[in-house]
Amino acid sequence: MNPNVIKLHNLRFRWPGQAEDILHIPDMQIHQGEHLFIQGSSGSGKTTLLNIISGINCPNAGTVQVLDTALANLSTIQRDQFRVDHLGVIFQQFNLLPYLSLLENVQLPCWFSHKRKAQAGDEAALRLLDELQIPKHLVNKPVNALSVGQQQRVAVARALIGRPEIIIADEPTSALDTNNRNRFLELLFSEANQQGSTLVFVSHDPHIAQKFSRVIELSDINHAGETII
Ligand SMILES: Nc1ncnc2c1ncn2[C@@H]1O[C@H](COP(=O)(O)OP(=O)(O)OP(=O)(O)O)[C@@H](O)[C@H]1O
Repeated sequence: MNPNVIKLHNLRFRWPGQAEDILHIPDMQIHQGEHLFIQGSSGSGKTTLLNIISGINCPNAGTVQVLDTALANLSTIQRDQFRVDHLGVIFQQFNLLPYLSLLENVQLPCWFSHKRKAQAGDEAALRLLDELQIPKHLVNKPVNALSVGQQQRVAVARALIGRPEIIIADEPTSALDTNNRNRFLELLFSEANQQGSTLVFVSHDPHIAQKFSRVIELSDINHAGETII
């Protein structure tokens, strides 16, 4: 297997109507099993980069290869299926569905991915919620009855279910105090390690960078806006 699960080459991205690229990344590789922390100031393009790796946004130029698949070769529907099959995503605002229960929110990827469903088995959602210390009496309740910390743990369980090869996390700790933030990270690391998943985590909080095996400052690899003399 290729040790690089994510490879970007000559990537350029510009929002429609903008005069300048927001991202120009000549080369970037992320290894299998790595816990990568990407830091950068607010508005520097971290979420945009994650959305490109996830196939939500397409670059204007360059290649994005995820698990040996060139995303440009996939149609929009194929990219959506590829994402749910191989990537667990924890969004900045969690994106939990309020009309579904905790359990259903965690099971959601399995409804759309046979691969995740087969790898999860029947008890995975309950096991993950239990490991994340969500009380059993809550699992059939709607998610809007949860605290922010509990919602984050449900979002982690949803990202981990069915052992996706890659976990993408966009500022998932921004609303947590230090203790809860540390607990959340330990849990994310131990689950990712158990599953052998690669973790790509973005944040502008430098305090958590030291907990990761590799740290990238986005401005060090992003040449957008640089003038060539
Ligand atoms: N849908 C969009 N349309 C146009 N411009 C956008 C869109 N989304 C983001 N941008 C712009 O792209 C730039 C990068 O935004 P992005 O959300 O990727 O930054 P970020 O580093 O994740 O910021 P933060 O840390 O505040 O979440 C910003 O200037 C933002 O205004």
